[in-house]
Amino acid sequence: MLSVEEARARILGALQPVGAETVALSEAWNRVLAAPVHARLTQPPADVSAMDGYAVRAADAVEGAELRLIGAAPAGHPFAGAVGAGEAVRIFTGAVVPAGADAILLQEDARASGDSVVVTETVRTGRWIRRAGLDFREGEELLPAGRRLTARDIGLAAAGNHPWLSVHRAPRIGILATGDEISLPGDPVAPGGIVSSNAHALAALVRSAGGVPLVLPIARDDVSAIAAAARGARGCDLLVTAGGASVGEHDLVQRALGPEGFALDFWKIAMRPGKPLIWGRLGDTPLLGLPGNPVSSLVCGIVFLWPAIAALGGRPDLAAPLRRAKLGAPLGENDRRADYLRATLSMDAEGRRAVTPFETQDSSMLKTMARAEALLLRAPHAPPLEAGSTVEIIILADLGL
Ligand SMILES: Nc1nc2c(c(=O)[nH]1)N[C@H]1C(S)=C(S)[C@@H](COP(=O)(O)OP(=O)(O)OC[C@H]3O[C@@H](n4cnc5c(N)ncnc54)[C@H](O)[C@@H]3O)O[C@H]1N2
Ligand code: MOO
Repeated sequence: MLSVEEARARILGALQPVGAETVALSEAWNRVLAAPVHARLTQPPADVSAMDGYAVRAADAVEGAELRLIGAAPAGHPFAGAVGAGEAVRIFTGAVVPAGADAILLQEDARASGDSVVVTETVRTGRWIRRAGLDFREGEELLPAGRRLTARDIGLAAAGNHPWLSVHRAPRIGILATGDEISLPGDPVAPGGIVSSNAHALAALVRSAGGVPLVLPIARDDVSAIAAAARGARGCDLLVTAGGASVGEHDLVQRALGPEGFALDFWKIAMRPGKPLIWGRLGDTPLLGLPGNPVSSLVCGIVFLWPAIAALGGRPDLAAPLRRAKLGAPLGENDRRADYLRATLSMDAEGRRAVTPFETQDSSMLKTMARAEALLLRAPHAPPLEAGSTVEIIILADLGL
């Protein structure tokens, strides 16, 4: 059985980012930049005032001095002349500082009447002037390729004079649930049947990773039904199957897809939940076969599918960040499979993050998955741990899950 790390490296190593498309700024939020964004202008383009007041020569603007008002410079309407000795120009926030001026006298620090401005507070050279290029300069890289665009980034790209951005197309992820026993939520449930939760949960996970889920109709436990469904999904950037991954004679994914040209890379990893994970290629389409147990499919979704979608979407090397927490309850020795335990988070008496696993970790139990705030990671053969030990966790909210 492969280790989690090796399995993830093999998956990510086989994926190339999807192509780019150009979108308007209004459509760019949360998309991933396919090319860096460079400033198309210098911001501010010239020295500008940071306040409403008077553009002056600091040497003249000492307390008690009277200056002569020679004009005005509202934002967007630069003053054409220059400020000479003993002169002032009315100026507003964002307006270009006129030639000759080297400071702004705040209007609260002046008494104005007609064309006379009396200084009531001495001004320092350079005061309240934003220098040209204070924010950025033309040609400077504002945002790197591979960045998922935040609201702040979109503001910066707009300020850099970009109406359009080149972003990666959202990866299309086909999701194929298999099984005779599963029915869609709301449909009648056959005796011994179970409602399909995997495809729905995985579709939401795909969205949280920036992909577009294409949920295929449920395929019966029948070689030709699975093969037909998979054929229909070849246009996807990645096909995910859920169920039919294990060793039972009804676990048909590999058997159904072999004749369709499926080339297996690996099957089975040293992980709990999620041992019977399948990875390979169906023609040109990478295929990730997740186990059918609902928690197994979601945990493998978090550990493998999430970073795979990120990589397809132009963000390689983006697995869930590992964080640390104090163990809220003792743990026994682990066996040879890496364990991902559903757990809750709290603060201990010293204000440190504490993590406590649920007592029962059966991989069919979705309620504990929904209530979990973290996955507690245990390496293969990890020794027993006392409460209070430091452990590594994945915080599910970090992934928007
Ligand atoms: N003899 C062995 N049996 C099993 C092994 C093994 O190594 N030897 N592995 C176990 C492990 S671990 C897992 S995980 C499961 C995975 O099996 P499959 O991927 O083949 O999944 P199924 O058998 O199709 O289903 C398992 C379970 O999950 C339910 N299921 C399936 N699809 C859905 C769905 N879309 N929504 C909700 N629930 C679903 C299904 O009804 C089963 O209860 O195999 C173990 N067995
Ligand atoms: O890996 Mo299975 O996921 O232990 O239930």
